[in-house]
Amino acid sequence: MVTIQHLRFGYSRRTPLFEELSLSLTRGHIYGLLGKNGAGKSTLLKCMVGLAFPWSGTCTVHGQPSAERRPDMLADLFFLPEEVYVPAITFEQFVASTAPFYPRFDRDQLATYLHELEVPAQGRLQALSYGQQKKFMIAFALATNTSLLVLDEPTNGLDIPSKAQFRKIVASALGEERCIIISTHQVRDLDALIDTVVVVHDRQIVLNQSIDDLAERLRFGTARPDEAATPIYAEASIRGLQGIWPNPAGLPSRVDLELLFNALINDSAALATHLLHPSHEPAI
Ligand SMILES: Nc1ncnc2c1ncn2[C@@H]1O[C@H](COP(=O)(O)OP(=O)(O)OP(=O)(O)O)[C@@H](O)[C@H]1O
Repeated sequence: MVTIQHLRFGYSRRTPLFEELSLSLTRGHIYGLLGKNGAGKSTLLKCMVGLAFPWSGTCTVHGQPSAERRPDMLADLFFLPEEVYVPAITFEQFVASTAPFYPRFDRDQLATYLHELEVPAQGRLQALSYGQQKKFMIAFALATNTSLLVLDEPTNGLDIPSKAQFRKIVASALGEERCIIISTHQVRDLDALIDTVVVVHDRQIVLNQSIDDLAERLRFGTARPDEAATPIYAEASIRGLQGIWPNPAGLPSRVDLELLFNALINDSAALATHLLHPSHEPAI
């Protein structure tokens, strides 16, 4: 679906943001794109959808270079930027003018999502609060049914019940034909929603791994009383030492995205080495 190979890009020639960055995203998945502030999450999404052009390397959607912005590619992707903008028109006018660009747009779905997110489906869009405008655009994005859906920090500005509702409707909107990528620096917002974690750090993708795989290869939590292994990563907390440990028995463990992210940011090599070469293969 999305293939990025050897991407080099930056806003200034002297400071590239990405160097030889490669990434492949496929249908049927919800990816969580994580990274520190300024790591380049929004920029990477812009490269994917054809709003930023690689210095070198390639970035394709369905095999077409994103930078060419061909109409058939644009009709099959929806990009929701972090800062949403709604024009000074009504709900009906927006749907009438924008939906025709998306052949699989479903008006009934839009009504359902708006109802679930408690956003009025009438009136002037600019009369909505910022959080409501954002929820309106999320509902519209999902209702386009494009095979690629790119959401940049969609939960920023949403209240706590709306974040839970967001997770519910995004999970329900995923089908085998669809690829959804969601960026955030608030890792807990994506908990229990994403099935694959992608981390951008230091001009590279340092992780692109399924949650199931991580849960099988690693154990997250406190040290066991009989723990003999050295943690791959650990940090002190009020509940004691929290860490990431080898999981030689392959027993299912709940992935702690925050610990995982901190481990990668502090020493991505240690975790990558363990994931590539676990000291023991999981039991079958
Ligand atoms: N239009 C621009 N012109 C120049 N520099 C930019 C532009 N957009 C982003 N940058 C710079 O590129 C870097 C990456 O920005 P980007 O917004 O992609 O990061 P991010 O990971 O999404 O950050 P955040 O989590 O804070 O939203 C930052 O240093 C930022 O200042």
